[in-house]
Amino acid sequence: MRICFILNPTSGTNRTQDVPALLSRYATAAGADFVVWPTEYAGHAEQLARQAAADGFRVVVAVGGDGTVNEVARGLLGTPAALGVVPRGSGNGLARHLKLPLDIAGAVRRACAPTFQRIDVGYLNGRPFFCTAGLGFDAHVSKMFAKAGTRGLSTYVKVALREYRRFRPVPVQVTLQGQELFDTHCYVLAFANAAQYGNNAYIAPRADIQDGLLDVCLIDGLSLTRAVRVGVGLALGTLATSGQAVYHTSQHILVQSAAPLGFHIDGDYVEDATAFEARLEPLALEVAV
Ligand SMILES: Nc1ncnc2c1ncn2[C@@H]1O[C@H](COP(=O)(O)OP(=O)(O)OP(=O)(O)O)[C@@H](O)[C@H]1O
Repeated sequence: MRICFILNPTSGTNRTQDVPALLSRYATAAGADFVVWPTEYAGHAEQLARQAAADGFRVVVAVGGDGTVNEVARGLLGTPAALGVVPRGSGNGLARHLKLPLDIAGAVRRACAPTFQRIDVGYLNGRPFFCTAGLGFDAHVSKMFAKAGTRGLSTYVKVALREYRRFRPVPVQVTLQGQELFDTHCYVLAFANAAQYGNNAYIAPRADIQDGLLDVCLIDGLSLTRAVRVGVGLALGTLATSGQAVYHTSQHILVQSAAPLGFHIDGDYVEDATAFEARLEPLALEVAV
């Protein structure tokens, strides 16, 4: 079995590690037939992944955070190669959901001797996501986080607290499965394929990545008390039973908003829009876990 590691050299906070050397050491020890391809620019991982699949690599491993995982997975859609993950980001939502080892040695060993499964793939406004996507405050924070200059959890928390004082909910009309229509306000509207954003922040604790459905989580406003309760719910995995968020499951969701709202794909801000379509393709990606 041939394995291609696609490495984002800019991901992760530990810059002192020689990641290519570590990948080589652990993959050689596991007896793997492998190559390591570093990315040269944002978006490159998708191209490299497609190339690797065309070259016949059975497993193509994203070495990076959820942004790199999204790019590699996107490149593998419709190919016979399976996605592996060596998590190097700060959130690592998909790796955590799939219960992959979070350390390089363990993750490389797993990638070299995996079992294979298929997972669902979500799309928001035509863009594939594997973990979560959404509109509102979380997307707005991703946008501001990208501009922050530094990364990591502490910057994220700082940005989220600052933007909490500024962000206001927007009126939206939501249609589920072409029929159930309701008017509400969007503070956060999350579409969850996996249960968490990353960092064990469980936005949709009951989400099943193989059930053919997106879990839709709606938070229509966020007073200070409610923000604290939502924060606790995210951390403890109890948001779904806390009464602070409303949940639905659906394969197809349309949203019309009264004003432009930002949306994110796997934690990366994309753009603002007023019309949204979220849908799910069941079991559209093979993963090596
Ligand atoms: N060689 C490169 N140079 C610059 N940017 C890159 C390169 N390779 C990939 N990228 C971009 O870096 C972005 C961030 O990568 P990724 O999410 O993997 O790491 P991270 O930001 O450290 O992780 P996390 O999002 O979990 O904090 C990706 O969206 C990707 O497009």
